[in-house]
Amino acid sequence: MALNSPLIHDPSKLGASPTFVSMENLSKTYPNGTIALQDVNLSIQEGEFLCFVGPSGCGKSTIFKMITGLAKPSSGKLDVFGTTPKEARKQSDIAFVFQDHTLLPWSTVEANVRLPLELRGVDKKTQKDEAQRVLELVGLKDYMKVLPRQLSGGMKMRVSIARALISRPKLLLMDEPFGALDEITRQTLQMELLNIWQQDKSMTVLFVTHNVFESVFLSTSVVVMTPRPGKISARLDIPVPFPRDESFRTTAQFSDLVREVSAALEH
Ligand SMILES: Nc1ncnc2c1ncn2[C@@H]1O[C@H](COP(=O)(O)OP(=O)(O)OP(=O)(O)O)[C@@H](O)[C@H]1O
Repeated sequence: MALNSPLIHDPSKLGASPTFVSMENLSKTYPNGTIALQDVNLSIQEGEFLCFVGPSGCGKSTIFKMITGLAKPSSGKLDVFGTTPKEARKQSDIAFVFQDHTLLPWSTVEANVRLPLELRGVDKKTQKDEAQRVLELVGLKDYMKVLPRQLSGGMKMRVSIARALISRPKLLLMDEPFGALDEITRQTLQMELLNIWQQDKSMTVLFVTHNVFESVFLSTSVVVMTPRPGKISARLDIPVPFPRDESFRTTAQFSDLVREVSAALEH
């Protein structure tokens, strides 16, 4: 993993990027009458690392489901890469990472990671080369032939991230990926994820978390949501240039930003 990545993500330059995902007055009511989201307006640009924070049930996962076309908006407009979510999904440019790593227990690390390419009929040599590339990125190239049960929780999550990255997604959706990990592993993986993202100029990341510290450490902006029905109550820029490293966590600016996001959550 390259730790000294070049400065490629400068929040002040994001304004010049094209809109990647756009939500206009987006609402979602489930068939049982639950209003999960109401009038959400959000414009996401290429190269952003956006964190969503909010209380449980505020509709964060529903936003992800709609972006991927797994749930339909009840009203409003949602564009993904300038087209409908369904069309965008066909382009295979969206990848996911969930809290539950969802690895196949009987398959090796390499086979798990290759799976998205195998399903798309990509030739075996490319599958192998790409698996090597992404497992190197997450620091697991020596574990290719190992089964998931032989790995720690943090390593399983790294495999899950590698599997998402193998398709070279334009958009990476992460739904509380580190929520089940202990604090030390969690912070290590935050740094590793940031290092990977800092190397790839083209990837946009949307990351759901309940952890305010995590949201400030990782993101270009934090989107704060209200309790159900979910609305966006604030979007706070994190004006700290990249690459960031561990020392960011101990700065006064970090504490100030954490306070700011926490205050926005309380309103
Ligand atoms: N298929 C469904 N049918 C009915 N209600 C649903 C459905 N999926 C989600 N909901 C409800 O919609 C609301 C928003 O759910 P969602 O999972 O998007 O929230 P969330 O912010 O991701 O929650 P958490 O932080 O707990 O994961 C919740 O009240 C949930 O119970």
